[in-house]
Amino acid sequence: MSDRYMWFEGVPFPTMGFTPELMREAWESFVFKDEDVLILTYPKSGTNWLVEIVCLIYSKGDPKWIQSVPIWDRSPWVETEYGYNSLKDKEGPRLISSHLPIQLIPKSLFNSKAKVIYLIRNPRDVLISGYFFWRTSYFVKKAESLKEYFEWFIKGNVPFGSWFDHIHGWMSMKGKENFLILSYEELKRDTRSTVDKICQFLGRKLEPEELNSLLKNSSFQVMKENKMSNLSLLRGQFFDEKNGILLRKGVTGDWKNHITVAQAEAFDRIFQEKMADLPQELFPWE
Ligand SMILES: Nc1ncnc2c1ncn2[C@@H]1O[C@H](COP(=O)(O)O)[C@@H](OP(=O)(O)O)[C@H]1O
Ligand SMILES: CCc1ccc(OS(=O)(=O)O)cc1
Repeated sequence: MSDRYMWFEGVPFPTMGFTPELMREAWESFVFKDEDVLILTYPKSGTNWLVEIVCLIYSKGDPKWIQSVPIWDRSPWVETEYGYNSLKDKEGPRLISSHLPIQLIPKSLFNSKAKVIYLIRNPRDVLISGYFFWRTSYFVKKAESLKEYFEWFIKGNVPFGSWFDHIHGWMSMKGKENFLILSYEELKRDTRSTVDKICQFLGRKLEPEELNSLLKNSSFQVMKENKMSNLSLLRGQFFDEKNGILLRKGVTGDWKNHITVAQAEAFDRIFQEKMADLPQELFPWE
């Protein structure tokens, strides 16, 4: 159980798996290669779903890889001690994950042609997903109530900092050839077309039966039962024995079941204020 964060450059991080020394080394020295693919998200935006999909694109829909190798080894987190060490000497094209805000991503990214997929999600759903997820972990400060977590989220006093700043930072990459922006909402609404879009971006082609297998094996229910993808292998070490739920509901709009009318109105006001300068079509939720 943790009652604090690990702060680095003014941003709060989990207390396990992250150290300032390692984060500084990754920031200064990690070398992105042109053939790398980076999956970037603010936490709880559907990261693991996207990783599963990209893995299945690389394996042409064959589930052997996703059923035999833990998700954090298939696409390691560059900012964690474990992920950085497994990535830095890895040969060939790499899948890499990160939740880092733009100002902390290894600087070499900006001199490489690595392909970046940035996945966004309705922050109200991100908030609810995070509230239920982090409270089962041993490495994040626990909120006593949703009301308290709501206040922390608005202020950016949650793992990886402010959602609003994360989006603003990364949106400065919008329009670059190697930067694809997707939303959890479009992935949910039309998974097949969104996977096609990802394939095109990555220059990969799937036969219809390979795509069908990808869709089946990355579905909520199949992922929930795949112990290589559902984080259940981390129970006891990083998460509560009984809980540790990554695949909780997997829907859009669950925030409506948890957030009060007053909180929703306050959130709308803050959203308008902070996000007014960005094109509203970036936010495909009601
Ligand atoms: N195959 C899938 N289909 C739909 N949603 C998925 C999914 N796999 C994970 N998710 C959802 O993505 C969220 C976790 O995001 P991340 O991987 O960034 O931590 C969870 O949201 P909920 O908590 O709203 O259910 C989880 O259920
Ligand atoms: C420190 C380990 C850890 C494991 C899983 C996490 O969640 S997520 O994959 O980013 O959603 C975060 C930290």
